[in-house]
Amino acid sequence: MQHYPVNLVLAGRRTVIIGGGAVAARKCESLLATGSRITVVAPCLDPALEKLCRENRIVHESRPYRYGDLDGAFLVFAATGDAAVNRAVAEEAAARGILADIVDAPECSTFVTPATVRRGDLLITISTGGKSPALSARLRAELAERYGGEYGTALELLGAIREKLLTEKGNTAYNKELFNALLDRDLPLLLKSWSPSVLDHILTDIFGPGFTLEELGIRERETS
Ligand SMILES: C[C@@]1(CC(=O)O)c2cc3[nH]c(cc4nc(cc5[nH]c(cc(n2)[C@H]1CCC(=O)O)[C@@](C)(CC(=O)O)[C@@H]5CCC(=O)O)C(CC(=O)O)=C4CCC(=O)O)c(CCC(=O)O)c3CC(=O)O
Ligand SMILES: NC(=O)C1=CN([C@@H]2O[C@H](COP(=O)(O)OP(=O)(O)OC[C@H]3O[C@@H](n4cnc5c(N)ncnc54)[C@H](O)[C@@H]3O)[C@@H](O)[C@H]2O)C=CC1
Repeated sequence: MQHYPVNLVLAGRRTVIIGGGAVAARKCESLLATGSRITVVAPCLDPALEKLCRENRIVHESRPYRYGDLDGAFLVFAATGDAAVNRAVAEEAAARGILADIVDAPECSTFVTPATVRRGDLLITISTGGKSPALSARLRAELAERYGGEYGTALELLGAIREKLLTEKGNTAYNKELFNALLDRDLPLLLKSWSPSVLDHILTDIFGPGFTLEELGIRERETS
């Protein structure tokens, strides 16, 4: 069975994680950046989740799961070590029409979590259709080596140029040629070596005056 990839907008929406072990902690870590309101229901918490709880970044219900815990949830993870509890969570999620990742039972899930590499707003995801999470993790490590922080800066820069062009000119067919001209110069590599005068020369050459790094609000710290 093939999965359909989507990128969910979770800001302000409620995610409920049933279970508070190492797997729950891993899911929680990548959820935090989305601005989702996270509740963890578990009698016991992994140290990483304890810390998040102390920092008030997640809400913890310190007890076993009970029917009704998914009330108001947009997304659910069943991550206890108890298969029967995870199945019960799957049933409640199905009854309420909530997307659910049942971490020990992909066949009962309505989504699965990919491995991810994030560089600012750049998001690279890897999935194996549940066949081999170990392969997903391996590919994630390889891609993380290949695509460093300079890709996040490149995206910041491209986004800033695009916003300025669309606001000021609005001719998208022409813009495509300009963006490709910049990408042909290996923009991420140029940003990695960070020579503002070289970059400004290339940018103004392609896009005209008003497109220097400073005018676009791009600073070096974003490369790391
Ligand atoms: C279906 C899915 C559901 C879901 O969790 O969403 C699922 C299910 C299961 N995982 C199991 C085992 C492992 N999972 C990992 C690691 C990760 N698992 C992740 C996702 C997924 N795991 C979804 C499919 C993703 C895909 O399609 O590839 C990653 C990518 C993302 C994340 O979790 O954030 C994250 C890597 C993060 C990173 O490093 O980048 C490791 C490796 C490790 O721990 O180092 C192992 C041991 C090695 C192995 O088994 O491969 C087991 C057996 C449990 C048991 O034996 O008891 C099940 C249950 C089953 O398969 O039935
Ligand atoms: N999808 C994935 O990526 C992976 C999935 N797994 C599976 O995930 C499950 C959890 O793994 P770990 O986090 O390592 O386990 P763990 O044993 O570290 O944590 C289990 C957590 O569930 C809580 N819990 C137990 N009964 C509960 C209940 N009735 N209600 C609420 N919480 C309850 C415990 O307090 C604990 O916090 C296992 O079933 C394992 O087979 C394991 C590795 C990877």
